[in-house]
Order: sequence, then C-alpha cells, then structure tokens
Amino acid sequence: MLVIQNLYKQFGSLVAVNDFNLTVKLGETVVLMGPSGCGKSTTIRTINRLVEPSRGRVMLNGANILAMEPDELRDVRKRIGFVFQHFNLIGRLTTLENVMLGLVMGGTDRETAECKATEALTKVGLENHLAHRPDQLSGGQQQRVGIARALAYEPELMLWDEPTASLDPILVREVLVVMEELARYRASTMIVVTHELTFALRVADRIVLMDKGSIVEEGQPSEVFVKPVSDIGRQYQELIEYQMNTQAQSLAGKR
Ligand SMILES: Nc1ncnc2c1ncn2[C@@H]1O[C@H](COP(=O)(O)OP(=O)(O)OP(=O)(O)O)[C@@H](O)[C@H]1O
Repeated sequence: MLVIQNLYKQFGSLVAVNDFNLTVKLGETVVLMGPSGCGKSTTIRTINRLVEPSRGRVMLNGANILAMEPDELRDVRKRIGFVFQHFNLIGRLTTLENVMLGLVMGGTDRETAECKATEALTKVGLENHLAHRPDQLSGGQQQRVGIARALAYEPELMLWDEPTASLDPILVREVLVVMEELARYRASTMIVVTHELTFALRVADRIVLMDKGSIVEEGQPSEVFVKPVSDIGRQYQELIEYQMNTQAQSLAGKR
C-alpha cells in the first residue's frame, strides 16, 4: 500500500504541490489529471524523490521513502518503475541491452538480466525486436521499450508521467493498450499522469483531479466525470460530453 501524507513542494515562492494526501491500495490504478501546470508531474516525481519535496511522508508498505538514506532509497527505487514522456533510450544499444542495462548496473548478473529483460519485452509485444536499435523502432515501440525497462524490475509500484505525450495519435494507442493490459492484470500499483481521457474512463479505478497544487476531487470515473463536484471536474465532464456529441454527429453525417 502507498500512503502519501501532506506532500508539499515549493519552488521559490511557487507552491507546486500543496498538502497532497492520497492512499493507493495494492494493484489499484489511479489516474492523476488536471490543467497544465497544476502540479501533477511534480507530485509523481516526489514519490520516488526524483524531485525532493519540501515536506511530507510517502509510505510504501510502511517505510517512509522521504526519510530514507541513499542506500535504502536506491533499494526502494528498484521496486518503483518510472515511465517518462521521453523514452531516453541509448541509441547505440539494442532494445534488449537498453532494458538489461539498469539491471546489470544494479548488480544483477547478465544471464538473469537477459532473462528478465526478454520477459519484460515479451510482455510489451517486442519479443521480435530484441536486436533492433532505437532508431529502427517507431516512437510507440520506443516507449514500449521504456515500459519494459520499468517492468524488468517487477516493480510493486509504477509511476507514469505522461507516457504518451510525445507520440503522434496513431502511436498513442499501442502504448495505451499495453498500459491497459498491465492495469487489468494488476501486476503492480499504478499512478498515471495523463491527459488521455479515454484511458482514464476505461481503466482508472480512481481519478484524482488537481488544481493549483491541490486535490480538488477524487473518486471513480463514474463519479468524477458524471457527477463532478469541482470546477475542474465539470470541465472534464463538458469535454467528454462534447467529444461524445461530436463523434455521434460525425457518425450520423456519414450515414
Ligand atoms: N524545477 C522547477 N523549478 C521551478 N518551478 C517548477 C519546476 N518544476 C515545475 N515547476 C513549476 O511548478 C508548477 C507545477 O509544474 P508541473 O510540471 O508539476 O505541472 P503539471 O501539472 O505536470 O503540468 P503539465 O500538465 O503541463 O506537465 C508549474 O508552475 C511549473 O512551472
């Protein structure tokens, strides 16, 4: 279980995350949404201290990540997968080597690392691309390598920071399909920052809406998007209605 208590982050005079509290159950998928600049990325990055929060507690299975010494932090980070918007693959390494690299650097022997990396790449449907280099892959495939890199650690918690944001719409789908499968399989607890409404509607167990650094609303998609209680929630509701109406009208026009 992940328990985030009073998480707070200030950049100079700007409060980016303002007393954020959230409890995430094992295997749950929480989607964090909100307007640009409301603090989603900063929140998710403070969980494993890619960004050092100003104060708060992040308890993963009872241990406070924010109070950990470097050695302990390094160990706990092996149990937390992070998928970024930019895949940051190493161009001269193959797909397999890119996924193996972190494991080997973390002390896993090469044979075990190769086994785990192959298994992770198979989970994301890239078992036939092990020897390819990043420039031989599409953006969607490159992001799937990024996902496999996180999965290879068999993480108990996966943090996703806008994993589809740098992909064109056709490639977005292939990444969302992989994410959806992972969420349904409940292999790990997932916190996903995304603007992908369809994914949020279909896959999230819980939606957390943020505005100006604070949580303004949370609940199941059917609550937040159907009976919103916040302005941000109402804006998403209108957007969903608009998209559904537009699609219905264009379908009707084609008949
Ligand atoms: N390293 C930093 N130094 C100073 N200010 C920062 C830093 N990182 C983020 N901020 C500011 O903190 C606020 C929250 O940023 P954050 O990236 O967390 O928002 P976000 O909701 O993820 O936005 P987006 O959806 O556009 O990615 C913004 O005002 C941003 O400019």
